Amino acid sequence: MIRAVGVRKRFGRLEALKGVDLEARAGEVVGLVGPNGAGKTTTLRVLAGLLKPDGGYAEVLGVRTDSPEFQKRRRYLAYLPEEVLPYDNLTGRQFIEFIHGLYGVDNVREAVEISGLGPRVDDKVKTYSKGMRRRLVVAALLTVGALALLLDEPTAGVDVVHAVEMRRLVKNYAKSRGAAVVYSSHNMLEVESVCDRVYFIDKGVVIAHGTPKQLMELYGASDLEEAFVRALGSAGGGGPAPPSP
Ligand SMILES: Nc1ncnc2c1ncn2[C@@H]1O[C@H](COP(=O)(O)OP(=O)(O)OP(=O)(O)O)[C@@H](O)[C@H]1O
Repeated sequence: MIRAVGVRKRFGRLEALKGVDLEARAGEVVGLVGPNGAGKTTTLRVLAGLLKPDGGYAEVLGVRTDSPEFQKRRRYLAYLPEEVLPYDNLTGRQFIEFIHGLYGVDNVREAVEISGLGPRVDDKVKTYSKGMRRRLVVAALLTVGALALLLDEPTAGVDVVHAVEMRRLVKNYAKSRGAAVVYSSHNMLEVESVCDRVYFIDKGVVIAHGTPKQLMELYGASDLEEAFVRALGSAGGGGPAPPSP
């Protein structure tokens, strides 16, 4: 449902992606994990059709992002960028209405509910904390009927209680709607709990992928964080081949 095939992307002399292969199937949440500058956001932007790859291609809901049909599928694609600044002078509710208007849906009540903002949803966005803004945007995007979701650090700045709830919502959403989700995060506990499969990426290369359990076994680690650190170490020194998903 979401695929990157041999995706290469260059920014001037920097090769940010060196042939990334990745797949998220229907109903699956796939984690994208890597150090700063590894290429996670670049991968997500290519998958969202916002960046044109220099090599390889991206496919969303059965069509390539460089094909004319992709524009029609956009309606079913939701992309949460790393930094979203919801229009400051709108209220939270007006922001949801705006996003839903773009998608031609009206699920404002549901979005308000899952945002957990309570009465603050009628305050202006400029009065929100970073985490509240994040919750607002994620709630707006989880209620537009998307079948492919690209979430770049959705819980960044969100408190523990709301982050737990947000993970549950994303996981349930993928399962109940059969939506494919690519989820980037620096929080390994989060990735372990929300993702069916995980891709470790470093310096523009996928260095390993598999279920959290497979990755832990492969690297003889007791948790995903340890597996990730070991994967980075062995990638530098020609590490083991990634397991099959
Ligand atoms: N528009 C751009 N122009 C030039 N270089 C860029 C651009 N966007 C990204 N890069 C570079 O490409 C590389 C990958 O960046 P990217 O933002 O994809 O990393 P990331 O894995 O999302 O990092 P982080 O965890 O810090 O968000 C980095 O070296 C970055 O500096």
